[in-house]
Amino acid sequence: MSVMMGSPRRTDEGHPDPDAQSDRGTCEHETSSPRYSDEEFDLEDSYTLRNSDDEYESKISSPRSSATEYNRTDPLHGRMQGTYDATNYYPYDAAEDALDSMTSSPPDREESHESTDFAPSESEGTFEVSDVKSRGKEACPLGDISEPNCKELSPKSSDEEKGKSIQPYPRTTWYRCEKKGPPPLPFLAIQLEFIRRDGNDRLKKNDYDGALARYTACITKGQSSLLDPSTSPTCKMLLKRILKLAYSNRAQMHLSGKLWEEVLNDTAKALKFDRHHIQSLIRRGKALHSLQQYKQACQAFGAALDRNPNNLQVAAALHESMTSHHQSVSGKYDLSHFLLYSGPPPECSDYVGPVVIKEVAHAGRGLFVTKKVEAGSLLIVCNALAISSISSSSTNSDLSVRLARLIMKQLKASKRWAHQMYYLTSGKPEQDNQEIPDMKMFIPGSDWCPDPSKDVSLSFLDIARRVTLNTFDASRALFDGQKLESEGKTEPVISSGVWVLPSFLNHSCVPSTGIMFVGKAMFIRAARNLEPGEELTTSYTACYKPNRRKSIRKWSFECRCERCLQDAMLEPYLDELRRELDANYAHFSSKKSTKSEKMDAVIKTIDMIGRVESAIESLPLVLDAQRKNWVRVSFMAVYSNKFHMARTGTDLGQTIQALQQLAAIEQSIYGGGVQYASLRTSSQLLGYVRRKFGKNSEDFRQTLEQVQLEGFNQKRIDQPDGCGEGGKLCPSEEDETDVHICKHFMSYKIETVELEEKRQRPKALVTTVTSLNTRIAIGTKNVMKYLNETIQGSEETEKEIE
Ligand SMILES: C[S@@+](CC[C@H](N)C(=O)[O-])C[C@H]1O[C@@H](n2cnc3c(N)ncnc32)[C@H](O)[C@@H]1O
Repeated sequence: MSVMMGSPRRTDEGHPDPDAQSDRGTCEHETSSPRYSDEEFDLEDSYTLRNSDDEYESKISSPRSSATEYNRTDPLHGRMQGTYDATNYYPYDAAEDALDSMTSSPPDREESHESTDFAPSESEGTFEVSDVKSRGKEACPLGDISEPNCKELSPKSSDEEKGKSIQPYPRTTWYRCEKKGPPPLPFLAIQLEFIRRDGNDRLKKNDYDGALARYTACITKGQSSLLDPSTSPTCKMLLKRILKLAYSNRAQMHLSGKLWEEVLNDTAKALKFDRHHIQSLIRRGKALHSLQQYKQACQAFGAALDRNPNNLQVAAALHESMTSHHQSVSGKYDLSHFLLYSGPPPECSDYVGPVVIKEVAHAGRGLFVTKKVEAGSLLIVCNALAISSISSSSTNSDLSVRLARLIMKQLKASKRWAHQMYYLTSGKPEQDNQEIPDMKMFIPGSDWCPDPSKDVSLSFLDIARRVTLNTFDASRALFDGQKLESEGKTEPVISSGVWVLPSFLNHSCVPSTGIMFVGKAMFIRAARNLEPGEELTTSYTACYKPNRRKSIRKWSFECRCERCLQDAMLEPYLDELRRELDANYAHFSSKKSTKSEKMDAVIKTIDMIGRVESAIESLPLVLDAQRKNWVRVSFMAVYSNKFHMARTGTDLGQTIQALQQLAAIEQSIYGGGVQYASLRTSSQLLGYVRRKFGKNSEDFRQTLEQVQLEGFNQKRIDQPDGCGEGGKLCPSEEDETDVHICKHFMSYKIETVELEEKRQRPKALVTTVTSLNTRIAIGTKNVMKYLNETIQGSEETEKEIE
């Protein structure tokens, strides 16, 4: 068991480990990031001068398209004189196109002479800035556009004529043109457009601070000028367009920094100027998706898709948000590819089932079920707020600090996360308010609103304290490639993460929930049938450890679960055995490599199991089967050793027996939780037999029948009315995607049944698997559906498996 931090961290089954520390925070593996990279469908090349926003707009907006068309054929001048309203003394389309035609570096003189359409007319004032090139951009202090430094620049701009101070920027020869043409672009608009584009350039070079300063300068000046009655109508029109793009560009910048709420603020403003602005809609959709507001994300992507129905990436994003929305309301996840073929973990949205947070006597607050649930029912899916990995040679406090840092950053992105973190306990009762948080806060897309009167700001220390007490071991949440990816190292790592809602689970040595990970998403299921109002618990430490009660004390509480109470009574009778096992724990739990060590392990294992079994029989209390297994669980290491011995030996019967025994013991603790592992093993077995002997072989048919038969019998026992016709199971419609297999509980043992080793004996393996199935009380509900999917895998899938 890994010991990671100075304070408790949940280990193994995702339970808090008192030796270590758990964390759920922002991290190397940041959570809630969009499922698509910005590059994937960054339709607007924000960095090009004539960006696709503009191009797109010109395509979709018919009035504008026709106006542009018209401009080409009819001299702007004539149009102006003939048809334009006197108040709009400069044609908006033409002005916009003039802005579009700007380039970031000053065009050379000849080019500027070619811009006849937009040449300023003498009557409106020319724009002579021939000297600006020599001054260079750097000389211009951005953000200070009121600097009265422009006298040498363009004395004839209309704004300046009104006595306004104008920043000497841009320094270019844009509109130097002797030909007669339309009136000049308002100088202010040129300035701000230039600043905006400079922001884009900076963003392109990853100079975020510089980009932010430019966008903000552009927005601030633009907004104030919009309100200024002296700003001309043409200028206002142009400013609106510039502001739309500046807000949208700044949103893109915040998107890169994962500041989701900032993205929402900026896109909302951009959309006020143009509610169809496609890039703002997409950026908004991404942020909403990351904030798990899937329904609203669908609306944003849908609106973007309406504008550009051919954009497959937006269509994919919309589909993804729709899937997430469905997951978050139904709790149905299709994990088949991940579980069957060990593919990368799919993104899973949060889901909150029939669960509430309530006060618990002597334990602060805890989670409870609100209705009757069957073992295996999905109760919660929660994505990590943050996960961090660190080399195992580092200290636990290093990991804590890293997590706290990541969380600190994450909290800036969402008020919801900030509130969630606020409600976690810091382990300091005098500092904790122990309020019961509103469950809506954890439900994706709920109408939860932050309470403005509540100050939920947390200092770094506050966060670090919470991290210390509320982290889970995250090693199972990551797949290998992710480990230490930030550092490019492959050495052993320790990983911790913070999952907020699951942090309200209190400890029990006979937990009522089972946890599995699908990537960063933690799935919490009922480990047994639960009645309404029953508390949901998890085990903070590996509950197979002989010294688990000592471990729990590190969390500053005494566990009073039924198993602990039984152990306390049996202590005098089992104490010696337990101490012995405690001393030899490493010996029993590690695989011995040398022959003599192996032999030693065999002798000790056989001896120890004999003593445990006779102690159980001679106890002064009569224990039922489950309670006997609770005793055995404390000695799991020796039973597990027996299984490994049997497996390395040749007698398959022994292996099966040992495996069955393990399953039974473990089931006493985790109930229905083990079903998923057996299901996975069944699937693997069938896959193996299919590949080895062929889909139409007798071996495969028999294997399948045997597995099906066991599943069928089990179903009949559990749910007499649940069988389909003709002796086959018919999973109900709603179970269709409810295909879950635990990679967790039994998996680390059962999955060690290496199919390759048993190449010649698939039927014997079937016996192993089906025996397990019969011993596992519940959980065949989806087996047949799942196996059928496995069997009917396409040719491509089969190749993939090979
Ligand atoms: C991760 S928190 C669990 C949620 C916590 N009860 C709350 O109100 O936020 C862990 C803390 O809960 C309390 N706790 C958990 N399980 C307990 C148990 N079985 N008995 C007493 N206290 C428990 C301990 O104070 C422990 O430090």
